[in-house]
Amino acid sequence: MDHIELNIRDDVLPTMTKGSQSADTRLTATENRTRLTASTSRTSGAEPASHGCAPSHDAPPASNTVVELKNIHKTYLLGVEGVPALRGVSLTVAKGEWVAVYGTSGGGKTSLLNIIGTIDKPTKGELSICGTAIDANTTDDTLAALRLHKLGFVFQAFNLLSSMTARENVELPMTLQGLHSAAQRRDLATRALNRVGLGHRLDHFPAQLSGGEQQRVTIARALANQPEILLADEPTGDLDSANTDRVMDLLYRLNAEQKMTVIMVTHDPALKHFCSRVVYMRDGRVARQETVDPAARAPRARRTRRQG
Ligand SMILES: Nc1ncnc2c1ncn2[C@@H]1O[C@H](COP(=O)(O)OP(=O)(O)OP(=O)(O)O)[C@@H](O)[C@H]1O
Repeated sequence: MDHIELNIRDDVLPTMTKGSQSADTRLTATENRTRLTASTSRTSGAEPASHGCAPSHDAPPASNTVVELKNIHKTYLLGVEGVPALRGVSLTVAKGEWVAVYGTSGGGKTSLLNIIGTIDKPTKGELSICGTAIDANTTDDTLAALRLHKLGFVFQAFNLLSSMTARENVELPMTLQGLHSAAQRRDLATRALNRVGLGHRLDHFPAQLSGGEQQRVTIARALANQPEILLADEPTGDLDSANTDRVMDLLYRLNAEQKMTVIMVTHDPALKHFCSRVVYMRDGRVARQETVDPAARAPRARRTRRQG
């Protein structure tokens, strides 16, 4: 392992919150670091098996399934008290799907996303991401390899460091993990920012960017390592409708043209037509699911939304 020590103090890492930013959802600096580096963690461990994701050499014919959850339970411990967040969730996601997860507050949406992202472990149940079965014996190296090669993360709070330019922010997780040479990191970050339409904003600081542009920087950061699955928790939660459209258009193109699998938690009912499937959660369970009519999907959905 050739980690680069940056001596970035935890207290200068952005405090990541979700949704209402209430105290009980505020993440610790350590959790922030895990999330910030989640998609780029360096590992010496074996790469996860290909399974519905990009084929590796000699791989057997890949199944189309990239996420498989069977009877997943998650109970948080608050002191001696158990707080059940997931109570038996089974869900299968195929490569190239865009799944929107809706549901009641406290229904378990973020808990589900964190388990799919291997940020958190289930209390009970079976989980497989890109063909890698995850259980209590799964090593940190294997989880890190999954996050490095297969998963990208976008959260509601932009989590950009204000003292760094857009390009430096995109480079940061790779830098923290000692990935690539400095020149390669710069090149990957530049490409990712070009991909999200921010090639002309490379040297801007977050305060010099609009909210939508800042969110696109976080998407570029998630894309820098070309993940198979993009996990997004309220990616448009802090955006006005014009910027929401831009971010959704970008995700739509990534999904439709590059077949990137997207799993997105949202409260905005207008976004469901960008997606291919909608999952509704209630009380820690999947209450129902529906497939979105392909003919009704964006960009038509976007026009309808604007007119309405
Ligand atoms: N770290 C934690 N410790 C204890 N309880 C937690 C923790 N995280 C979540 N919970 C509880 O688990 C349940 C599910 O929370 P989760 O954040 O997954 O719901 P959600 O559907 O994302 O909610 P929202 O829409 O309000 O963001 C809630 O009752 C919540 O209070």
